[in-house]
Amino acid sequence: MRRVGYWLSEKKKKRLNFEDQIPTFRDAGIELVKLNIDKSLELQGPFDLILHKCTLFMVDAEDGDEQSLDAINNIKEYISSHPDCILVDSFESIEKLIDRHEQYKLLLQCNLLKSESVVYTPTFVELSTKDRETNKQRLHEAEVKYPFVCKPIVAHGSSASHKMAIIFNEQGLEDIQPPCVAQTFHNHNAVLYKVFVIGEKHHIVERPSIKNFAAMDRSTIYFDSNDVSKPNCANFLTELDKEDLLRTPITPDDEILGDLANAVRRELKMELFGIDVIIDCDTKKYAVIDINAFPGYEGVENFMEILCDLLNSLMDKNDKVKTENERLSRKRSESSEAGDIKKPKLSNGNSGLQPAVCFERNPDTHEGDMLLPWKQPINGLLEH
Ligand SMILES: Nc1ncnc2c1ncn2[C@@H]1O[C@H](COP(=O)(O)OP(=O)(O)OP(=O)(O)O)[C@@H](O)[C@H]1O
Ligand SMILES: O=P(O)(O)O[C@H]1[C@H](O)[C@@H](O)[C@H](OP(=O)(O)O)[C@@H](OP(=O)(O)O)[C@H]1O
Ligand SMILES: [Mg+2]
Repeated sequence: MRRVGYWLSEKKKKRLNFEDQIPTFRDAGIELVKLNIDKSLELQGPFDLILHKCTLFMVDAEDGDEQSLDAINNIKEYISSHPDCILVDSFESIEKLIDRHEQYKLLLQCNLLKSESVVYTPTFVELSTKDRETNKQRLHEAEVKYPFVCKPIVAHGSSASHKMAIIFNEQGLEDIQPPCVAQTFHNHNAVLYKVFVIGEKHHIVERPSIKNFAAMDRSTIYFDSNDVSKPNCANFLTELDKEDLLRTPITPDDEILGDLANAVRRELKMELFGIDVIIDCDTKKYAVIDINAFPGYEGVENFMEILCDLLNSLMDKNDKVKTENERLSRKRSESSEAGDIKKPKLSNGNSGLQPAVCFERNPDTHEGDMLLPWKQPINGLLEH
């Protein structure tokens, strides 16, 4: 039996019905161990893998809360003293998603979004002041157009992360609540696609979304994202105006969304995340508007079985790397006198790459070819 330590909030466990899944994990050869992250994990281990969603602690730790900081450090310390233990997902990657501005910048780094593809992220800018003229200038420079959505900079953790505003004109600039990200609003006929990623697999779920708007003389609309894009949301913001009902619905292309999932996964070095995509009514292009760490996976059939498969495949690959390392290390000590293999460098789970030994290449012997850094898999998985 493999031992997987987990930490999820009470809300998350309830939503996923996580603790009732212990038999599913057991059938997959995994013993689930609930972590007490208020204490050192040393005596609770050993663990082959740690699965977590600690976004609230991460946000509070960033704000200086000692208890949250200690909890996060307990996980980090275990990972750094047990580099063979896999962390799903790394704090480094999740941090990038917690900050919406970092998140959108990261999207611009993805090859797929950089290229002339049908996938893009709407223009955006970080706003850190209420000063009208400064904001006007920054919006102009970043080519953010009216209407735009103002989103709190912190994307996860508390209910405040989901309180947003649609600003329609210069008068609305008064309503900006810094620190936030302003992102150009794109009409998409009130349909959102959630691309739920589980390692190499992805699953697409359709959700309600905000209706079409134009830049106009109207006052700011405040909303909570939980009221617009959860299953069965229906209200004045999600109900299309009469004229928009006539537009032909667009079916998303699974290949495009699959390529997007792969591209974001490569860039983020994460296994469990969700990408929210809307399709612009006019251009028919795919706009990525949000990425969520370890989302709800609502609507994904057999999510727990797929999750078990992912965790097992990560641990299988890790085992293979460990065996190969041991073989190379034996070989190295046998031939240490010859000096033809250089010292291995060990990386741990917090680097984004899962534990793996990276050997520098010896051009004469070709020893270590299998583990050359530029052939390293993402979190133990090779590129698609
Ligand atoms: N650029 C945009 N253009 C059009 N609509 C948008 C845009 N950005 C956000 N929306 C609408 O606002 C909703 C909430 O936005 P967003 O996904 O960024 O918030 P969130 O709080 O991160 O949501 P989630 O609960 O999915 O994490 C979206 O589901 C969509 O309906
Ligand atoms: O599965 P979808 O519909 O995408 O919804 C997710 C949201 O997108 C996330 O923002 C939620 O995370 P936070 O509660 O940490 O903000 C996340 O909360 P959860 O961790 O409690 O599941 C989900 O509500
Ligand atoms: Mg989100």
